[in-house]
Amino acid sequence: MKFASFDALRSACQDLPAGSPAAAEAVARRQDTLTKPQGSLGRLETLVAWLARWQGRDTPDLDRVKVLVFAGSHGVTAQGVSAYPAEVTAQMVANFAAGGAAINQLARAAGAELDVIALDIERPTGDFTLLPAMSEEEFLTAVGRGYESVEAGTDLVCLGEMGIGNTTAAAAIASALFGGVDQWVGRGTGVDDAGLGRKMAAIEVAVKLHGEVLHDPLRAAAAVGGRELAAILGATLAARHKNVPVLLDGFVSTAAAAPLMRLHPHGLDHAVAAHCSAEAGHRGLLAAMNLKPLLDLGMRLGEASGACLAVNILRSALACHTGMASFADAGVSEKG
Ligand SMILES: Cc1cc2ncn([C@H]3O[C@H](COP(=O)(O)O)[C@@H](O)[C@H]3O)c2cc1C
Ligand SMILES: O=C(O)c1cccnc1
Repeated sequence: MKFASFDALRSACQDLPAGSPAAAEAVARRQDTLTKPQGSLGRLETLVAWLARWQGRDTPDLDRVKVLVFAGSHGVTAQGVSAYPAEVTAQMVANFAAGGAAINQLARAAGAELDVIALDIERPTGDFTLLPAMSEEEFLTAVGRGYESVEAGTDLVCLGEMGIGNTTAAAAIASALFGGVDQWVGRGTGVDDAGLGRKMAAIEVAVKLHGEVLHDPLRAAAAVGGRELAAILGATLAARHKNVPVLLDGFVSTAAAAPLMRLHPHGLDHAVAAHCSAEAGHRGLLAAMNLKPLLDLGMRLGEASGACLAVNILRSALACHTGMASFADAGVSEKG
């Protein structure tokens, strides 16, 4: 899959199916017949209706859950914006393959299959304090890789990333799409105050340098984003086109998917924010995007870790929906 131009990708982002509201209604109707006070399972009830809507069927399931972790390398690491060296990206990709990372354990615990997609990691993006991170061509290639990583027939996809320096890229995208600088900048892997200052300075320079394109969400994502963020955008778009609901992970994944919401007011209706990361900008970004996170556990890892944890909540919600008896079947008296 390859989009021919920014314009072709923009058209695809603005031409989005609406899922099946009828399937969501069928789920809501069944919820009201089950042996519990109406609405008492709170968001578990609306989550099952959400799954039904975006899977496009009255009886959603979670037999095929995929975790996609996209990896990319960032030229902006030259500005001293991460607490860890850039080579950790490739080392962690090897660790994912060997089964030694947090996401390997969390995916197994969630009954999900993990795919790691490394995007040209031996070739960092441009340092966006000096030049665009990616050309149109490079950006569209990464978006396309993300798009083709989502298979139709998947019941749910968790999207995450690995890329030293990418909290700076994510903050730069948030700045381009929502304005401001400082409120998007956090400590990422644990930079000290001087590192935090370098991150802010890098974004201020980038916002000036690329100012002319930042009004366009896609050009902004190419100029100051990263390949793994572009792939998350492509995967989020593909999921919408292929009837696959999405769990977004932390600050980086949320910023990566944000252009889709900027291009279509309902662009992320098929996505749920799995958690609120401890990365400083995430709470504000979720609020700006009107997303309500499921979990808030002080996690700040990335890798789809928060998204993967939330799969277990969805499984529990679905188990109640499919397994519970109705008032009529169980002989339980209804509300008087
Ligand atoms: C060992 C290790 C494993 C990770 N797994 C995810 N990240 C996370 O940290 C990075 C972003 O933070 P920053 O912008 O400060 O570099 C990304 O790679 C992200 O996925 C990791 C970071 C490290 C060091
Ligand atoms: O919330 C995130 O996505 C995040 C936070 C810290 C480091 N890497 C990713």
